[in-house]
Amino acid sequence: MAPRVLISDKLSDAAVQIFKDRGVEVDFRPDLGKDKDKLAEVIGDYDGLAIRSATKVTPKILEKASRLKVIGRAGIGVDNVDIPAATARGVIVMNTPFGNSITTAEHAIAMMFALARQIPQADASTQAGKWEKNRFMGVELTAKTLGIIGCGNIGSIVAERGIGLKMKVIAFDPFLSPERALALGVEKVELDELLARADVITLHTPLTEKTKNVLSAENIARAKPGVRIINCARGGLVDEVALRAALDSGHVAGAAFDVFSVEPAETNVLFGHPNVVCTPHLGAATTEAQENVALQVAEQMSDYLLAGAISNAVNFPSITAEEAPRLKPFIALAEKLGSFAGQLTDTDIKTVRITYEGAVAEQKVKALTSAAIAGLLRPVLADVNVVSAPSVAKERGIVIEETTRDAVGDYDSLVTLSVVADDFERHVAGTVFADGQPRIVDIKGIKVDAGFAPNMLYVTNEDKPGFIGRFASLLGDAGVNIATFALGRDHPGGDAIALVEVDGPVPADVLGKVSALPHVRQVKQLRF
Ligand SMILES: NC(=O)C1=CN([C@@H]2O[C@H](COP(=O)(O)OP(=O)(O)OC[C@H]3O[C@@H](n4cnc5c(N)ncnc54)[C@H](O)[C@@H]3O)[C@@H](O)[C@H]2O)C=CC1
Ligand SMILES: O=C(O)C(=O)COP(=O)(O)O
Repeated sequence: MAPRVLISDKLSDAAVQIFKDRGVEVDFRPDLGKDKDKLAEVIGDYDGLAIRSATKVTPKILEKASRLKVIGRAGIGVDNVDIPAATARGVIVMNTPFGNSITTAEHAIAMMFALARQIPQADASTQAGKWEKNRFMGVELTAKTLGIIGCGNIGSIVAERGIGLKMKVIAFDPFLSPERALALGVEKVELDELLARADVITLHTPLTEKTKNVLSAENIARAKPGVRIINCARGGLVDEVALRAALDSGHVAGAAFDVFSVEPAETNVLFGHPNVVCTPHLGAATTEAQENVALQVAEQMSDYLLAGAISNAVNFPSITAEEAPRLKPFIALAEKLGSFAGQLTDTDIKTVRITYEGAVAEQKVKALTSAAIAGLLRPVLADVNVVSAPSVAKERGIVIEETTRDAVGDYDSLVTLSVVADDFERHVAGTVFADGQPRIVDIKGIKVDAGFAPNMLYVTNEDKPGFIGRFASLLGDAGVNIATFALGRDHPGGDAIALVEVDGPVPADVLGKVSALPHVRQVKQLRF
C-alpha cells in the first residue's frame, strides 16, 4: 500500500508533484494547520505530515497519529513540533536546514535598510499625498557596526552581506569557531561587547532556554544609544515590552520585527510605534525559498517512507538511500539481539553495552544501537520503536555505552550486546551472513550458531549425557515439532545451552516438564 502524506500548511505545489511522482499518496489541505480539531480528526489516516510554521504538532495531535512515521518541516524552525513527544512515539522529525536561509538573510538586510531609511513610513506618507522631505532623515550604513547574535547558516549569510555593504561585522555566538569567524571576516565578541559596540543588532539564533529574552530589559539598556534591532529569527528572543519602553525613551532608534512572541500577531506592544517596521513572518517567503523547501521536504519524506533513508532528522541520525539497504540486516540483527536479551531479563537494567567489531563498525552504529534498545525494551513496552528507544531508555535511567573497534575474532562483523543489572551481566553476540540473515553466534561466551525464528526455546543445562534425547522425545510426545536445533557448551561436562526452533508455541505444561528434566537449569520460550 502506498504511504499517505498530509500537507497541512501552505507549501509550494512543487511538493504535491514530487510526492505523486514518487508514488506517495498526498492530500493538500493547507487549511488544516490552523484547525487543530480537524487535524486531530484526520491525522490517524497518514504516514507523513508536511508542515511549515502554522501547524502546531502537539502531544494531543500525536496521540491521534497512530500511523504517523515522519513529520517534514518545509523550513528551518521546528519549535512548532513537540519533538520529545514525537520521538517518544517513534516519529521522525526532519527539516530543510538550508533551503530558505539566503531568503531569510535577505529579509534581515531588507529590514535593516527599511529601518535606516524609514522606507515604510516614507512610503505611507508619500502615498498619502504629503511630501515630508524633512521628516525622514536616515542613517548611512557604510562603516557602521553590525552585531549578529547567532552566526549559523543565516547569521553567516547576513555577515557576508553586511561586509559587502562595507559594514564592520561583529558576532556573538558561543559555537562560532575562531577559524570560521576569520573565514567569514567577522570579529567574534562576547554579548556585552556586541551590545556596547553595535549600531544595528540582528538576531539569528533558535529560541531555546538560553536564547529566550537574550535581549532582555537589562541587555537592551546596555546597548549603544540609538541602536536599531532586527528580529527575523524567533519571537521571544527579545523582551518586547522592554523594547517598546526603550523605543519610547529613544534609547533604541528603531526596531524591525518579522517574528513575534505570539503568532499570528494580531496585536503586539510594538505595533503603532513610529520607528517600528513589522512583517508577518515573511522571512522565508520568496518563490525561490518556498520551492526549495517544498521540493526538499517532499524528497526527504518520500525517501524515508519508501526507502528508509533519513536526512536532516532532528531526532535520528542520517541514513542515506545507499546505506539503508546495507544497514537493514544489521538493524534486524541488533533488534533481535536486544529482543533476545530483553526476553531473558526480568529485572531492572542498569547499563547496556554494545560493541561493534569489524565492517559493521563503519556503519551508522547509532541507528543500530537504537534498534538494539528497541528490541531490548519491547518485551516490557510494546510500542517502543527505533526512534523512541533511546529517549525511553534515558527516561528509565538506563546507561547506554557504545564501542566500535576493528575485527578481533572470526567474523567480518560482530555485534555484542551486554546487559548489566544489579545481580548479573548477560552477553549475546551475532553477525549477518552473506545471505543477509542475522545469526546468533555467542551466548554468555558459549559459541552457538542459530538463526532467529518466530518460536524458539532457549534451554540452559549441565552438559551431561542423555539430555538431548529426553528433551527431544518430550517435545515429540507433546506434538511439538523441532525445526532446527543448535547446541553449545563452554567445556565438556560444563555449562551447555540449546537454542531450538519449534513450529509453534509450546504450551506452559510442556515447558514445565522440560524444566523438570534432569540437569536443566532454565527453559524459556522466545519469540522473534
Ligand atoms: N523569519 C523566518 O521566516 C525564518 C526564521 N528562521 C529562524 O532563524 C533562526 C536561525 O536559523 P539558522 O541560521 O538556519 O540556524 P543555525 O542553527 O544554522 O544557526 C543558529 C546559530 O545560533 C547559535 N546559537 C545557539 N545558541 C546561542 C546562544 N545562546 N547565543 C548565541 N548564539 C547561539 C548557534 O551556535 C548557531 O550558530 C532559527 O530560529 C530559525 O527558525 C529561519 C528561516 C526563516
Ligand atoms: O523556516 C523557518 O524557521 C521559518 O520560520 C519559516 O517559517 P514559514 O515556513 O514561513 O512559516
